[in-house]
Amino acid sequence: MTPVPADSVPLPADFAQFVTLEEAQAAVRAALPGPGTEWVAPEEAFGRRLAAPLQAKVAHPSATESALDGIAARAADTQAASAQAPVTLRIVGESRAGQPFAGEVGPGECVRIYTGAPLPPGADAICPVEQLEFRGEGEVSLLTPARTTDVRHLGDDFAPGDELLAAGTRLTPARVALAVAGGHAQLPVLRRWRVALLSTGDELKAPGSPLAPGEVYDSNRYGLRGLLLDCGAEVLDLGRAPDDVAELAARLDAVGGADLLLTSGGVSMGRYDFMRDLLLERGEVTFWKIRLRPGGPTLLGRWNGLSVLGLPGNPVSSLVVFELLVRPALTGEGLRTARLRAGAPFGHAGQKTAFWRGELRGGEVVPYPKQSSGVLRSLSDAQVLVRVDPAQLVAAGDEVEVLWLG
Ligand SMILES: Nc1nc2c(c(=O)[nH]1)N[C@H]1C(S)=C(S)[C@@H](COP(=O)(O)OP(=O)(O)OC[C@H]3O[C@@H](n4cnc5c(N)ncnc54)[C@H](O)[C@@H]3O)O[C@H]1N2
Ligand code: MOO
Repeated sequence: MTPVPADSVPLPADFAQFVTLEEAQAAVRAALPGPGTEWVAPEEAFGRRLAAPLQAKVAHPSATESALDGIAARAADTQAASAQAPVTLRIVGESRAGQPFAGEVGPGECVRIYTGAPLPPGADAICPVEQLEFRGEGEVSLLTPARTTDVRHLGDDFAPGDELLAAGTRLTPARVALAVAGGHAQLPVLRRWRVALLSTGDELKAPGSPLAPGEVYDSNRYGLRGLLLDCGAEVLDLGRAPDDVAELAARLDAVGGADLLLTSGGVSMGRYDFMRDLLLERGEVTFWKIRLRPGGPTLLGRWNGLSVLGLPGNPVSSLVVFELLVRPALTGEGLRTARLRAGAPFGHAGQKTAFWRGELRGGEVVPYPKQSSGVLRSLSDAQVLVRVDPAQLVAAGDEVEVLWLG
């Protein structure tokens, strides 16, 4: 039988307590190993981060071409064209995307042309088909002048050697398309982080199973899993562990090949907060407790060389701490913040930096009515977290910094 531990554990001397949010962010970033590079095909690249800058290998467009379906002509020939006095040109050929016109466009001449087709030598302007009247074989009347602005020039978008994307850029769909347009068939991306996930607590139950009073569904693991996937990480799901020191130690021992272990629960001040005990007594602790609300009891440490971030069990706390510490470390990006006007006062949390759940009302942000860390609906309903620093006073009408929730 596991002995019941004392309420307070003896604290080793060499770790930080009550660190600031910024210190905690830096420590979590430092707890990850160096990133590695791998090459992926464009179809595998969505959501990944570039490991190196990407230069264009080709020009886009690859030729000077038409932006419209119509005719290509010499602008000077068509200046006088109008609906009342159309200008008639002789059609000497056709230019299609992939099948350019071989000859040259002379005075009084034009070629039929389609969007993306190369502009033939001699021509410098386009008149769209809506402004044309075809006169039997070989002749066309223009109801407006042909425009040079409907020509897309060689390399307008980018030229060979231009930097298209910086190292570290997250590959959105538009950026994957840009990389392909720039001539890349393989992209250097950062290796995916492999993050293990473990929920702790005797009271945790699988989704949908019968629930006795005091029991709770293991919702944190599903929220955290989604956040990890959203950050492009690979999830090693370790399920649930009971409140039992020996069992917990065995589960930690068995984690293989992860860059980071995220746990939820068991890090606060209770007798059965065994994640805290294990790391304090038998592992290493970098910090325990952040001057932060929610998420104060968060613990960062190591277990046999494995970095472990112990998130608090309270449902809001675990997900908020992820947003503040884990997302920036995994993505290498700063917090997604903005400034908004407060539509009502926000309190501070003493010496702690508070992140209150906020709802948008007519362009202003107001506090969600229930701010307890157990009210998971606050996080689901809110659009932003409102940062209030220690002793900061926020009155209605003041600007506040907010963090967008995904
Ligand atoms: N005397 C003190 N008590 C507490 C303090 C404190 O400073 N002094 N800090 C409070 C704060 S703040 C938080 S946050 C919690 C964190 O506690 P633990 O990390 O030890 O979490 P548990 O006690 O295991 O659980 C707390 C709460 O969350 C529920 N829970 C746990 N895991 C899950 C899960 N996977 N899915 C859904 N819900 C979960 C659990 O049932 C509890 O209700 O400590 C305060 N106490
Ligand atoms: O920090 Mo606890 O996370 O406030 O409930």
